[in-house]
Amino acid sequence: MGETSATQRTGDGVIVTRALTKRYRGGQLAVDGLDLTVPTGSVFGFLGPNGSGKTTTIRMLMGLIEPTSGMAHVLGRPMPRSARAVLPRVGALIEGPALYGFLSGRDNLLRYDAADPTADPRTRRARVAAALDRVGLTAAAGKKAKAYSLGMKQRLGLGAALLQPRRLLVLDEPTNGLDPQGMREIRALVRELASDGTTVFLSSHLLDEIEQVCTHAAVMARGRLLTQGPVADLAAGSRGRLVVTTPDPADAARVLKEQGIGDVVATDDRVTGEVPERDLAEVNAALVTGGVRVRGFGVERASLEDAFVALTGEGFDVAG
Ligand SMILES: Nc1ncnc2c1ncn2[C@@H]1O[C@H](COP(=O)(O)OP(=O)(O)OP(=O)(O)O)[C@@H](O)[C@H]1O
Repeated sequence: MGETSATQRTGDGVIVTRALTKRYRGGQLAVDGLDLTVPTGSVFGFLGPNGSGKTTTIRMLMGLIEPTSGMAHVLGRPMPRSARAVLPRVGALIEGPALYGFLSGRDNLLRYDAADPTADPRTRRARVAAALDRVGLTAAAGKKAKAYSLGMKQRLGLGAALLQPRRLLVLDEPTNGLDPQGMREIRALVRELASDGTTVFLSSHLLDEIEQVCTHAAVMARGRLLTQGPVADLAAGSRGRLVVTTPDPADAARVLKEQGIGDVVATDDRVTGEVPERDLAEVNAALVTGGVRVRGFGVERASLEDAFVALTGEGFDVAG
C-alpha cells in the first residue's frame, strides 16, 4: 500500500486511527478498536477517566509504543513507521516536560533547540526568545527551572514544543496538577495557538476543561470510544433538564412526578427532572393548577457532562 492511497483513505484528518488496539504484555487491553478522526484546525479534547486508555493512545500516535493491531495515521502518514518524517512537525507535551532544574528556563530551551538537528544554530537565541515570549516566560527566563511553579514548568514545556512551527500539538493532561490560575494560563495559551491554525489534540479527565477550550471531543471509557464529534453536538445529543424555579419545591416535585416526569430532584427553590416527550405547556399548566407558584420554567442546556452520564449511565469524576 503506497503513501498516497493511505492518505486518500484517511481523508484530511490530522490524526486518524482505525481499529487501533493495544494489549499490554500483562494482558491488559488498554485500547480496544479505536476509530478516531481529528479534523484539521480543531482543538480536539480526548476525554476519559483515569485508566481509560488516553495515554496509551497518545503514545501509539507518537510512535513511542507499537499498537497490537489496527492503524494510526498522523499528518497523513502511518505511525510508528513514518515517525522520523512526522514527529518534527508535531509538538508534544507528554507526562510533564523533561526539564533540568539547575538550568534556567532559557537554557533549558536552548538545550532543546540544540538537540534538534534541523534547527539552525545561528538563529537559536532568537527562536528561544520568541518561544519564551509566546508562553509568557520572558521575565522569568533567567530563573532556574526548579524555582518555577508547576504552571511555569508546563508553560516552559509548551515553549519547547513551540520552538518550531507545528501543524499539530499533542498535549497529555496539560493542566494536571495546576492551580486554577495555572489552568487558566494554559487554556488561554491553547486557545491562542489554535487561533493561529495549529490543530491541538489534548487529553483531559476534566469535562469543563474540554467544554471551555475544545471545538471537538472524543469520549473514552475502559479503552473504548463512546462518542466523538463537535462539542456542541455531543452536548446537544443529551436532552438537558427541565428546571422549575419555585418557593414550593415539595409541591412542585409531587406534581412533576404525577405528570410522569422521571428523575425529579428538589433543592431549595429549584426542582429539576428529565425533559418529557409531551408538550411542556401542559406540564407548566399542571403545576399552576396544583397551586405551585412557578417563578421560572424551562429546559437547561445539556452539558457535556450530561451527555457523558447519558452515554455511560454513570457519573464522571469531574473534580479529578
Ligand atoms: N505499561 C503498561 N503495562 C501494562 N498495563 C498498562 C501500562 N500502561 C498502562 N496500562 C494499563 O492500561 C490501561 C489504560 O491506561 P492509560 O494510562 O492509557 O489510561 P489513561 O486514560 O491515560 O489514564 P491516566 O490518566 O491515569 O494516565 C490502565 O488499565 C493501565 O493500568
